[in-house]
Amino acid sequence: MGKDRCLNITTLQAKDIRWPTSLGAHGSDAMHTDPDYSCVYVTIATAEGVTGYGMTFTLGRGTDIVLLAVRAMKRLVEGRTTTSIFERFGQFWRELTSDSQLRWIGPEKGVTHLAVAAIINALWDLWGRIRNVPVWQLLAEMEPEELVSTIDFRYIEDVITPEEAIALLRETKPTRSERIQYLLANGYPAYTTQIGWLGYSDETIRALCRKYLAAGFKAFKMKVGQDLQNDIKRCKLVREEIGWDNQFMIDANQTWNVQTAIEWVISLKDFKPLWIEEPTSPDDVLGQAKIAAALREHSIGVATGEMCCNRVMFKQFMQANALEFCQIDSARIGGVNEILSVYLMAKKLNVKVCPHAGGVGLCEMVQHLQMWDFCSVSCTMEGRMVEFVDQQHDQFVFPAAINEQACYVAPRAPGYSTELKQEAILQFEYPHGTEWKRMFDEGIFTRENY
Ligand SMILES: C[C@H](O)[C@@H](O)[C@@H](O)[C@H](O)C(=O)O
Ligand SMILES: [Mg+2]
Repeated sequence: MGKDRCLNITTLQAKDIRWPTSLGAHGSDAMHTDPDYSCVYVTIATAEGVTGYGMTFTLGRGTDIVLLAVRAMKRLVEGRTTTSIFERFGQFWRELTSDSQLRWIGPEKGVTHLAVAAIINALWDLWGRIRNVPVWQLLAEMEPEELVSTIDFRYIEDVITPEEAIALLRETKPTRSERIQYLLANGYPAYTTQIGWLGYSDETIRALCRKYLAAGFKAFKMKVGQDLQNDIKRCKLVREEIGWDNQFMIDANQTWNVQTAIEWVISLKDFKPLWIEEPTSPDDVLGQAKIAAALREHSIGVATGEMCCNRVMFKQFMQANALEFCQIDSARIGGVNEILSVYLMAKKLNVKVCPHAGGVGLCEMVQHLQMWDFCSVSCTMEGRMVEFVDQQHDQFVFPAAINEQACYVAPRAPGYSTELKQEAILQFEYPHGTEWKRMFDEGIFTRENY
């Protein structure tokens, strides 16, 4: 490497930012019935004045706890130089996830791993800003050796070694610039979940289907899993609106037992869903393999990953044929570095990656990763798409953008698209932001009950 400026990291600041999305049932599903879309927002400042922004997605009260975890990790970042991190990024990632006292409450899962993701995402934003390129391009232009050096291969070398990863990236390199041009001209296909939150009325669902059809969307996802008769009614309604040429997916957010999942989804098979997402516990590899096997004859795939806790679990899901669609989430597992390893395993094991997005900043971040995948790893968009949800984009300085063909437009601004507008922080920082003060004063929320 050697070409980057070396900056001195002075402070890592973390904030709790929440939007009151539960008021409109936006984001609601079978398990998360009143989600307030929130994030822990991390700012990494340097003495030289360049700042990195990152986040992890949370829901309301959960944010308090992740915030504590981020603060417990500050000491591992403050006082470091950027060169000492980026030149051995895989090793730094291991240090961050291996703190010998903090790892006891993980390891590499749950709250501590969400905190790692927030910090790591801010570091990638900083790196992109130092090199003056968007993160997808930073990744796509890296030499294979440098990219692979950001990954901790512990626990996954039985599926892919660093040497294999380098070879794989070398193979795709000669044709990479053609794909970069294609991406810049066309963007990357998106699907929408905005039509189908569980708390939405039938009229709202119809109206939203029309809105997103008119916006060029060809794939639509709806929440299911609370009441079968209601699901049948809503699936019918969505198919009436979107027709049969467009794609339709359903998402149960972990609500069922294995056998119930099989029976319930078979009851919905005539609506021809492309996939059933999170039919059961996000940890149940063999249970999900059983569901996937039972649904294969109906051409319904199983999708999972938004709550998959680390690369080891992803490895097992893929090895066990327990998913057809791998849904990496940019604010979960340990941020970019670990997600890169999942993409490489998916390539090797021939699994399609269709990222989860939608929560605060998730669309902004994950577009970069999927674009890198197109340029450097799978090298195809075939059968792949990135989730898009129309929420909180206006809160970002460089929001994710969708073109007239319902494709994500490749970001041009340096960094990871993670910087929030100052105004957003002033309004929605919890509990002192101006909007929260207003909502408490008006009795819309009560502090005691939050
Ligand atoms: C609570 C959230 O909105 C989830 O329902 C959401 O992430 C969902 O699972 C999705 O796939 O978009
Ligand atoms: Mg989901």
